[in-house]
Amino acid sequence: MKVLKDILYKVAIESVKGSTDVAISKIEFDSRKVEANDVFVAIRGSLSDGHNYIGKAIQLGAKAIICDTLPENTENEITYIQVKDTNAALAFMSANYFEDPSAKLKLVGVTGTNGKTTIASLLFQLFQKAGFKVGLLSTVKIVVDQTEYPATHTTPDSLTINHYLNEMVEAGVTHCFMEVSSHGIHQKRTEALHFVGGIFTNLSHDHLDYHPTFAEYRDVKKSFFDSLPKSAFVLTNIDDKNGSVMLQNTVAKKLTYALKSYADYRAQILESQLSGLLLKINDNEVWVKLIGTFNAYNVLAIYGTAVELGIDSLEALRLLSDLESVSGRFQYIVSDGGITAVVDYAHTPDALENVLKTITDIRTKNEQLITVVGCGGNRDKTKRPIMAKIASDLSDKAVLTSDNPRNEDPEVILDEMEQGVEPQNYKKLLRITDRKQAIKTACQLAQPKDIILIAGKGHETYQEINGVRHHFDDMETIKEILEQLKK
Ligand SMILES: CC(=O)N[C@H]1[C@@H](OP(=O)(O)OP(=O)(O)OC[C@H]2O[C@@H](n3ccc(=O)[nH]c3=O)[C@H](O)[C@@H]2O)O[C@H](CO)[C@@H](O)[C@@H]1O[C@H](C)C(=O)N[C@@H](C)C(=O)N[C@H](CCC(=O)O)C(=O)O
Ligand SMILES: Nc1ncnc2c1ncn2[C@@H]1O[C@H](COP(=O)(O)OP(=O)(O)OP(=O)(O)O)[C@@H](O)[C@H]1O
Ligand SMILES: N[C@H](CCC[C@H](N)C(=O)O)C(=O)O
Ligand SMILES: [Mg+2]
Repeated sequence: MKVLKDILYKVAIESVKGSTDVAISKIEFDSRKVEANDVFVAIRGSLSDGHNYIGKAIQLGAKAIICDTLPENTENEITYIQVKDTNAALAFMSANYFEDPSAKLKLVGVTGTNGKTTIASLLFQLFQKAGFKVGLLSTVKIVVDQTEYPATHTTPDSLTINHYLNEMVEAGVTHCFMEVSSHGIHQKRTEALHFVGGIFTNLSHDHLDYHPTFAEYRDVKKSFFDSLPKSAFVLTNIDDKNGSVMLQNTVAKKLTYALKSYADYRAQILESQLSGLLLKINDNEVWVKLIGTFNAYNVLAIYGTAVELGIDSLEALRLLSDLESVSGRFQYIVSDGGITAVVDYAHTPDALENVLKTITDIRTKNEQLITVVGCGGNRDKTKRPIMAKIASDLSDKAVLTSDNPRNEDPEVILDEMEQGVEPQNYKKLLRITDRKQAIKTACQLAQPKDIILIAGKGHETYQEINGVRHHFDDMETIKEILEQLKK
């Protein structure tokens, strides 16, 4: 049990009705989970409004309500706290409830359109290899030292974040690396956290369904760096045209990384192959098992962060060369018949273009490149034609298929994708709605030495159709089909 007034520390309160000296069992922001003596926080969402469920929460035993507008009829035995912003209130209350766990370890946030999971996961790996107890909050999974939990979001809600950070502190974790998504920043999921560092990867087209303009998307990312304290560092990709924007108003220590510009942490690509990259980082050569120019950026961000957090620079280079690729990020197999199949989480135009260019650079000219790709439903529609154009421009054959249609009609998504294909590329195009069939067709078309790219779903082990998740795993599927076809 906690006392309500203690967990309200730092919450911007506008009015109070009732006593704040009440014992509280736990915090909930979903009325369906409320139990006796809880405090219910009403959040305005995109589908519904938590303020409509205040009565329900009280019925289930809530003793206190946090809202931005008081209900018309209030009850005498309930405490109502009116606040400016219930998302921010939830973030501070969650941190207070768990006794500010983020202040008890070194927390680093990674934001940007692409590369967050890669950088956060590899920093986790590197610090573990360096002998630390480490935590990870990522799209793929949540890890508390050796214990893994499934992830539902890239950046979970603030209650979940603080719950896991507290578990990390209790397990003796000293460093935690987390992805900070634009939705997360906008919904104030990270508002009350103490970061010792923030990393900016890059900014390109995504989530323009949620953010009304690209400028808003950029400014939301920037606000994360604006909120960092003087004691923290910002490590930004200065080759990205928005890299310097992230530094404009921050009081944190400003650091840069780049391949093309002058920067604190710089690298040169000496060799780029399917087995990895040979890099020259600040005058030292290092071989890493990560593929493609975009991963050279990720490696630099990881190296810079490790050094800023006190790892000796030569030791950091040694640890970099030991890193294993992240699940679903440029994961590849070569079949018995010599076909290379790459599974990659490229679900934005920029990521798809990067992966296709990487494959084009490292292949010899004779093989065909066959791409299987779809676009998610209930997500930014404007990226659909662009991704289909990129796939058909940069591949010898492109099979358009379903990603996670969620609650949309997959045929409509495919129609929208097809709009982007240039007429001269129609002959390269196939459209097969069923993802397994699409992968099978790509395998049937492939000859020995050809390369098949299956893009968009990476590590995901499900496909969401009509709101229902069915088991689906791109890597498992391609392995099974290549084996069946004996290719
Ligand atoms: C658009 C969006 O971000 N939605 C998130 C949001 O849901 P919502 O605003 O739609 O919630 P709602 O259903 O309208 O309900 C509003 C409030 O009423 C409450 N409620 C609702 C019903 C009820 O009976 N009782 C009740 O109390 C809900 O608990 C909620 O607090 O708040 C929910 C609780 O935190 C999230 O689970 C949900 O994420 C949905 C599932 C989602 O898909 N989010 C994606 C877009 C997302 O956040 N993605 C980013 C990153 C993407 C990237 O990395 O590229 C992420 O960080 O994962
Ligand atoms: N630094 C980078 N620049 C551009 N593209 C990248 C970069 N790193 C990875 N990618 C591409 O983007 C895909 C997604 O990478 P990753 O999962 O690391 O990004 P993310 O930012 O975590 O994405 P999400 O928004 O889904 O959480 C990869 O599979 C790869 O194709
Ligand atoms: N974090 C991203 C992941 C997209 C992955 C793709 N497979 C899809 O389902 O659209 C999102 O929620 O928009
Ligand atoms: Mg991610």
